Amino acid sequence: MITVLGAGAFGTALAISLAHKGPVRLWARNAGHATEMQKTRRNERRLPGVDLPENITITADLEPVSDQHPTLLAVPMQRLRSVLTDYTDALSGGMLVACCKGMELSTGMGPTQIIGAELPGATPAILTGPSFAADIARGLPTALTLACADETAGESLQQALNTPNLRIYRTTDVTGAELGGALKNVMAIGCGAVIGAGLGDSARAALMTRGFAEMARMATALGARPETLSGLSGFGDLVLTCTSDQSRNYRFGLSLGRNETFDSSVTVEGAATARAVCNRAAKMEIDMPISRAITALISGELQVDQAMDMLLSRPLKEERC
Ligand SMILES: NC(=O)C1=CN([C@@H]2O[C@H](COP(=O)(O)OP(=O)(O)OC[C@H]3O[C@@H](n4cnc5c(N)ncnc54)[C@H](OP(=O)(O)O)[C@@H]3O)[C@@H](O)[C@H]2O)C=CC1
Ligand SMILES: O=C(CO)COP(=O)(O)O
Repeated sequence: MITVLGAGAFGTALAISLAHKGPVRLWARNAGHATEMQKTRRNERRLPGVDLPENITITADLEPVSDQHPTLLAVPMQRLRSVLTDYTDALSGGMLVACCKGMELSTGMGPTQIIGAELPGATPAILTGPSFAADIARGLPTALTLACADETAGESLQQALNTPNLRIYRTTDVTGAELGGALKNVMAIGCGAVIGAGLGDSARAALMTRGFAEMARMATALGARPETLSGLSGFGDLVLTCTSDQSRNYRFGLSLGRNETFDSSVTVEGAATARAVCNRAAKMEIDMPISRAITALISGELQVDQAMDMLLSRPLKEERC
């Protein structure tokens, strides 16, 4: 049976879609939350208004996962390592598919690197790409990328995770898929700030395009294939997240641009990842001015107009990545 760890918006949506093919186990860390979902057959806390199919078993106890079926890790990026260390016995040896987007702040590592470091016996993979949980849960058509360095395991995960409304593409370029998903959230915060501050759609298009160049610059420096960045996990997710009010990263950016407060309990992966990206870029001597400006905006070191001045006053250059 497929197990989904994390009864947040994304984990619940994936469980609902996968339940069209067979039984799914959905694990919530909080026993009260699990009981509530068992009784109501809904997850009103994280994904309101959607019924949970009968073949989803909800639990707060994690039994050892199967090494034949995928286990999806749908928890926030900065919590992934602690989930792996807390449940090492249950997870070791599993086919572990990270469903989080980001870079670990303390190490600069991506999800599959963390899985490899903490659970060397597991098969790590990542599921990423343009997809809002609410869309998946409503059965709307969505396409995602499954990245796994082990080609055979990747093929089997692709088959297992493809559903009637979730079309899964496959790649072995884990670095490219991970970095696309991590970096697009940083750019989405910037785009939200641009729109929130009233700087207009043209400015947003410029930020998305030059932001994409920056994403590709970092990813290729770390060994990613350029075509992966142009695919669902990079370009596709950048477009979705930088242009939709459904995105929490974008909405967080809107609040920065408008000088409004933002609910700190909402998961905004791009905030910590922006800092991690800047740290890593500085160490590798990769020029990432847009990421630096967005990071300064998030920390309050710069206001939107100052960040824009900083970017617009840079020396003129040829257009390339
Ligand atoms: N929502 C979306 O549309 C999409 C999200 N993603 C990615 O999925 C990942 C999860 O996001 P999402 O589900 O939306 O976030 P949510 O905020 O909806 O849920 C986060 C989940 O993680 C659980 N959690 C938090 N900390 C821990 C911990 N220390 N140990 C175990 N579980 C923990 C939460 O438990 P509790 O409820 O008890 O706090 C909750 O179930 C993110 O990386 C995001 O980028 C990817 C694509 C789409
Ligand atoms: O990753 C996502 C869409 O692909 C979800 O975006 P947010 O985390 O910004 O809501």
